[in-house]
Amino acid sequence: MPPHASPIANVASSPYAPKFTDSLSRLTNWSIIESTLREGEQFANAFFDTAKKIEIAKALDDFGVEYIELTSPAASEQSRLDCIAIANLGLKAKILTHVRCHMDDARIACETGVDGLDIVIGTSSYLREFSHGKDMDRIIKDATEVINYVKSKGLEVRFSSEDSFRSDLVDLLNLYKAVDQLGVNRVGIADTVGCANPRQVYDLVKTLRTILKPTTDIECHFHNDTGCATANAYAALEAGATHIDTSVLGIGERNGITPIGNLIARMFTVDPDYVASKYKLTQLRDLENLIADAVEIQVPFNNCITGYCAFTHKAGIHAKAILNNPATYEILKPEVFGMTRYVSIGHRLTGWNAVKNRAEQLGLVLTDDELKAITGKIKKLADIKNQSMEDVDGLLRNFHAYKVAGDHSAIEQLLVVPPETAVASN
Ligand SMILES: CC(=O)SCCNC(=O)CCNC(=O)[C@H](O)C(C)(C)COP(=O)(O)OP(=O)(O)OC[C@H]1O[C@@H](n2cnc3c(N)ncnc32)[C@H](O)[C@@H]1OP(=O)(O)O
Ligand SMILES: O=C(O)CCC(=O)C(=O)O
Ligand SMILES: [Mg+2]
Repeated sequence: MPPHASPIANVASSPYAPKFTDSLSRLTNWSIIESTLREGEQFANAFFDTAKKIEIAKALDDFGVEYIELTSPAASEQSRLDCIAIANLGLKAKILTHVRCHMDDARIACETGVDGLDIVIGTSSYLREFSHGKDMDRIIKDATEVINYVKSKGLEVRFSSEDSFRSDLVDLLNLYKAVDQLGVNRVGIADTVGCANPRQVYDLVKTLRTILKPTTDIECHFHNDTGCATANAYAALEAGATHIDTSVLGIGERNGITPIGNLIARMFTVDPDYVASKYKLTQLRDLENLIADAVEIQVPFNNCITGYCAFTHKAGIHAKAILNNPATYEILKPEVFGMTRYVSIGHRLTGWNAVKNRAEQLGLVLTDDELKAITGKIKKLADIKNQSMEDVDGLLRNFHAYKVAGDHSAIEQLLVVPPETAVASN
């Protein structure tokens, strides 16, 4: 529980957030490609042994993700064996592995038992010049060979351009048209360096949608270098994308990609029933803790949904309204995610309504004027330092006891601010 915070009992249950507009109803046809075991393995701290990978894969599957993407089996012998092990777990989620657009990698990957391959190659001039050195004609030639091979093995195939947002649009569209003709299941666009903004994402996905067969899905992968990974995922879905790459807590290369929890939070506001029907939302916190422990990081204090303060309310104006109806200052319902709401009271931004609620929780009958006087005392004390809930409770209990005893001078004393406090607050 956050310090200076207390659970609120008996707060009226808030309704789900409303669907904002019917025009967004198309946002109920999307899937997660969960890449903690691929992109996430590229996070600086990550090392997952086989047992941990299996534990993570099972947890993701149980949570309900539609796809689990694994590191290329070409990366190392153990990566290959792990791919085979996870592909053979019999999970509900489809298992994919992520490989270069290269026949050597495709051959190894097709023998692992995965359901499909995510093939990628860089298309920006940066990557064409400084990474693989291939021009667009050569990329199309290699892509054709690899895609045909994977399809001949009866596997699902996705083809993606790395660094799509710094690639030439005409080049990109030619490439996507070519791979679409080959019958890929999905094409992918990737904001590999996190440079894209939501409007650019919307425009590119919309454009792509016009040149692809209606049956070809669009997957998107967004890095978070400039803080847009979740907003970009949302814009992509609005524009007609069907699959979003995520990782738990967003772990990945540099500062990572769209966190699964952020995507869930964002999409829950659009259609809570749809999101709740797909994913076991109360397991999100355990999933994040599993990954945080595995890579030795903390869940960020301001994480969507599970952050330390995600459902803590502090300012008096907020506290009063929250007590009347949590929907006033909450777009997400904590209980849906197995989380708890808190109202923080012992600080100088507090208000008498919050104090009154705390007194009621403690079963103390006090008049409004009495509660306002106690609130004044809390504020004076909290001008020096925040008060713990025990401090607040002590004040309320003592006041109440003196009142019951009819000891008015003790009440007066109680409300007096000690001289050293008064001096210090000047
Ligand atoms: C943006 C992304 O996150 S993409 C996914 C990144 N994932 C990975 O890199 C998986 C882990 N990688 C690895 O284990 C290794 O890099 C391997 C096994 C893939 C390749 O290792 P190496 O053969 O030692 O090559 P190295 O890593 O030094 O360089 C990459 C090679 O792939 C080539 N290459 C890079 N991207 C691609 C691509 N998308 N398709 C085909 N070839 C590519 C490069 O030209 C270079 O080839 P070279 O050996 O002729 O120089
Ligand atoms: O395969 C993809 O679409 C994305 C690859 C990747 O991790 C990236 O470009 O950042
Ligand atoms: Mg990436």
